[in-house]
Amino acid sequence: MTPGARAAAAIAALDAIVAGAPAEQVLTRWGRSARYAGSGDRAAVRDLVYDALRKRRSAGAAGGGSDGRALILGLLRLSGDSAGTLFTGEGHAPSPLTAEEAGHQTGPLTDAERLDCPDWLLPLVRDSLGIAAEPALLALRERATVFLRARGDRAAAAASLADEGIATRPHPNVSTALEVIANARKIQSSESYGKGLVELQDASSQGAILDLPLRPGLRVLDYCAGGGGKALALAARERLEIVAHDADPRRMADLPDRAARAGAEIAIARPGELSGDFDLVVVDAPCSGSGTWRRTPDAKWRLTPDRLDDLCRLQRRIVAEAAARVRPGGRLAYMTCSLLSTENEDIVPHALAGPCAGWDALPPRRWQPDGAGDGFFLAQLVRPGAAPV
Ligand SMILES: C[S@@+](CC[C@H](N)C(=O)[O-])C[C@H]1O[C@@H](n2cnc3c(N)ncnc32)[C@H](O)[C@@H]1O
Repeated sequence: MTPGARAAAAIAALDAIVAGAPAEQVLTRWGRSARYAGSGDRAAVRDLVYDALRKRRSAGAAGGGSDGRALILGLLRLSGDSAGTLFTGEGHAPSPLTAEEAGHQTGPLTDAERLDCPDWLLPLVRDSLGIAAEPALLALRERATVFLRARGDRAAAAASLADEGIATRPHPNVSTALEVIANARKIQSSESYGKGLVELQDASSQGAILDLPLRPGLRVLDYCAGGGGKALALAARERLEIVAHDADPRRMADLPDRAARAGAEIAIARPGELSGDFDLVVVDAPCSGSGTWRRTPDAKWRLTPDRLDDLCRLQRRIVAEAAARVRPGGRLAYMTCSLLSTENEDIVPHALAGPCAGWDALPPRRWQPDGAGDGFFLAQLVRPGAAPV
């Protein structure tokens, strides 16, 4: 595909996404129908679509509209590229710019436009992060770094990846993490990945798991296990008795295969199948995902105040359910990939006033979205009792 044809494909995809279709679904459907597109074309179209979604407001302002064409035009202008070379109308390229498009001048932007944030959300991000709000929102406008979690010897995993042409460097603060600096797209088909030497996992999530107090033999419940990212990271750290649970068991469908690849033993408990109590209960709660919006930028525009309220209610309910599974002396680790206090710090006093009355709260930890990883949050609540974890 020519660069112009790639831009036209991105415009069509963005039109469908702006009309309400999920980005992944649109791109998958396009990929299936565009048999002429090679892997480089698919990657280029995906990058254009995701770049435009991350900067949907500022690109729209620069392009003079909100449809796919305006977004791609605005994106080119934001990156200082000339639209004339792509909007040629030749072959499958988008039609040449109209006089109105060519003459469009971007007016002054509001803060929310400049930071590519929905208007209603900006005050919440500011209240949550203070002076760190603006750098966080600016970071969410850019592509995310790819991180791997090395199982076992990180240097050996890096050497094995390097043999396959995948260049990495060690994360400076997270001892298990490798930052991928070249050929990230080859990871999932690599032998190193197939053999379970590495897993795709953001560095901040890895950092949160490293913060947990683990020792051999602890009984650990991953209450919101989903695909099992946290359960697998726990298993890689220590010999534990791990039970993975999720309200939607279909989400755990890949976990047995992933565990086998990692040589980990993880028991699966479907809803209603949990029994006994646990030394450590991990709640990786369903959340806005606002700390990871670089990877799922359409989610930023889909979140609504009502949806956020629903999530906060669900988080509080899950904390109550999970707290009931913590043994005396045990610990509840509540985590989200959200930036918002309503989903993070505010959950703690609510828990202490209800299901975790009399428990101790450790100082919570926050990870900002930046070059070192996604936005993440961890709070730990310790239940009084003998033999603390
Ligand atoms: C953030 S995702 C978990 C991601 C996963 N821990 C990982 O690292 O790959 C949140 C999960 O919570 C699950 N969930 C939602 N409501 C729940 C509930 N009431 N009880 C347990 N799990 C729930 C969702 O199905 C979803 O898989």
